[in-house]
Amino acid sequence: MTGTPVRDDGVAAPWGTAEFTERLRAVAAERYHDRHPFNVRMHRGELTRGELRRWVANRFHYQRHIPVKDALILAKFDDPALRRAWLRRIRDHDGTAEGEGGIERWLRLGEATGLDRAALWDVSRVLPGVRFAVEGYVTFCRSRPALDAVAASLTELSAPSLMRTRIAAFERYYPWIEADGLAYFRGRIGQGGRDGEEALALVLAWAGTRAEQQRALAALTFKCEVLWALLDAVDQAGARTSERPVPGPP
Ligand SMILES: O=C(O)c1cc(C(=O)O)c2c(n1)C(=O)C(=O)c1cc(C(=O)O)[nH]c1-2
Repeated sequence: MTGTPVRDDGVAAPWGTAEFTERLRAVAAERYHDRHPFNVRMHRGELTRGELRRWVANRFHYQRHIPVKDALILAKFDDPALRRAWLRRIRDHDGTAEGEGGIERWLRLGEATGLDRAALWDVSRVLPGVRFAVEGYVTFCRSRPALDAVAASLTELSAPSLMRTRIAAFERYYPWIEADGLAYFRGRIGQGGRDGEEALALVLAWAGTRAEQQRALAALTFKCEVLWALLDAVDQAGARTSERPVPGPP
């Protein structure tokens, strides 16, 4: 990457598109939660059934809030074409009818691990650290300008590769989870890749100054921290004696 050219007025000039893209992709790759110890253990086949169930149950809290934060982002857009495009994300999660969509598929994943739907919808079972992380993300998207909120979604640039690793790990190490339960992850390979590239094009178009580019990088860093903090909470819950176990068969 090149140095920092400074204009006559002392303000740093914006990075060119290639360099800014490279910086965004570097944050999305280097700070992504695929490197979190809990994910590393998941991918090595080292999680117990109880740990996997805990992850599925707590991650549902994130899943159910994704369309909420996307609705908050959509409300910032002036342009009908942009709203139409973003609306697709909400449909991906909520479906267009009962029994469809990503949330439904995650509930089926829960069932495949032995968790019933009522347990997943019960917020009182969600770990406090997970609630704080998810609330942090939703509040960020509600209160920040569209550029920041869309930039925060750029973690999805790294999601398809993680989905492939996860599917392979589940098939190999956790065969007690029915293959149908993995439908959510299979669907996200295409959706995540498309959403990530779409968001990247918007961020590149909107971040016209160095300060805006830096805000986008900070938003993406924040989102990586949200995902990391969520997994910290899930990972450390097992070490706490006060943990309420996620109910389900042994
Ligand atoms: O399982 C994962 O590791 C993972 C990560 C991410 C992500 O990178 O933010 C998302 C998802 N899954 C996901 O399923 C999803 O729908 C999603 C939406 C968003 C977003 O910020 O708009 N990220 C993610």
